[in-house]
Amino acid sequence: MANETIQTLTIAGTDSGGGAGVMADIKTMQMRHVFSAAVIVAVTAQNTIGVQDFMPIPKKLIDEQFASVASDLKIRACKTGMLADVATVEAVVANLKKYDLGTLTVDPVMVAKGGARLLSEDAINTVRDELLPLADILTPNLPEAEELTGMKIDDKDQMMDAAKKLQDLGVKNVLIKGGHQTESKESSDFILLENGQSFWVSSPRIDTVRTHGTGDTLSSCITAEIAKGADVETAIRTGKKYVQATIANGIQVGHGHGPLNHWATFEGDGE
Ligand SMILES: Nc1ncnc2c1ncn2[C@@H]1O[C@H](COP(=O)(O)OP(=O)(O)OP(=O)(O)O)[C@@H](O)[C@H]1O
Ligand SMILES: Cc1ncc(COP(=O)(O)O)c(N)n1
Repeated sequence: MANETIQTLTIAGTDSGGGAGVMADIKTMQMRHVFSAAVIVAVTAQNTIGVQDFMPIPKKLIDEQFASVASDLKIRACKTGMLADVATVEAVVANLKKYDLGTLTVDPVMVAKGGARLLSEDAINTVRDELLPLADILTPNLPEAEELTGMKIDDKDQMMDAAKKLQDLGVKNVLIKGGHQTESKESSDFILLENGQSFWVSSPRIDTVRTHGTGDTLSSCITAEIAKGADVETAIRTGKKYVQATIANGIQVGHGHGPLNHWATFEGDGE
């Protein structure tokens, strides 16, 4: 039999506008040449201007999606994105414990770029206490890292302190994204690995509002690279280069925070 195709899974919400959530995840996985399945946990009515409405999927149907995927596919790595509310986080946690879905990257999505809440406030504790201890890699942006640690994060030293605090909550590898530091000329993310090593990945900040789905794209690319056998550091470095390429080679879609160019390639991308 030919070698089995590398399979990944995204566990997240949909974006009817096509730019973020499961849509960004699957486009990224496809570009990185892995197969992606999807467990949908919420449906949003959304476009580049904002989130008009959303509805979480009932627990029974979440459980059934996990069962369908786990009973047939061999998932090497998975990621979580938008998780909506306490009941949804709890359902996802129970399924992650029940099935072997490989290396887990948690993107703790809380608020969309347009300001809409995608995780209820009371679910932040559930994410911190129940989901984080399962995560191999956690990829919060600055406001998410602040919520999870209770710290104010205004500079690079505080980003490093927050990463340590997140590791103390049970996460193995932490990547704090600096995309929200809009006053800086560089977009710099801090990484603290399981073995205690740490490093920064930086790229020139691109002056654009077309950054809808950057976090989803980064975490999906990391998930794809891990599934292909990359170590965490290499997967993160590849993810950063891919996101940069998707922002730099912009496409013109919608009237607000436009989506990324998932077709973008970058030097040495190995595909
Ligand atoms: N304007 C920009 N120019 C270059 N890189 C950027 C820019 N904005 C974000 N990034 C990079 O994109 C990645 C995602 O960071 P960001 O902080 O935007 O995540 P996020 O807020 O979770 O994204 P989203 O919620 O849109 O999915 C990081 O690697 C960050 O450095
Ligand atoms: C379903 C879903 N998942 C994630 C995001 C975050 O992306 P952004 O912060 O760019 O709006 C989103 N808007 N919608």
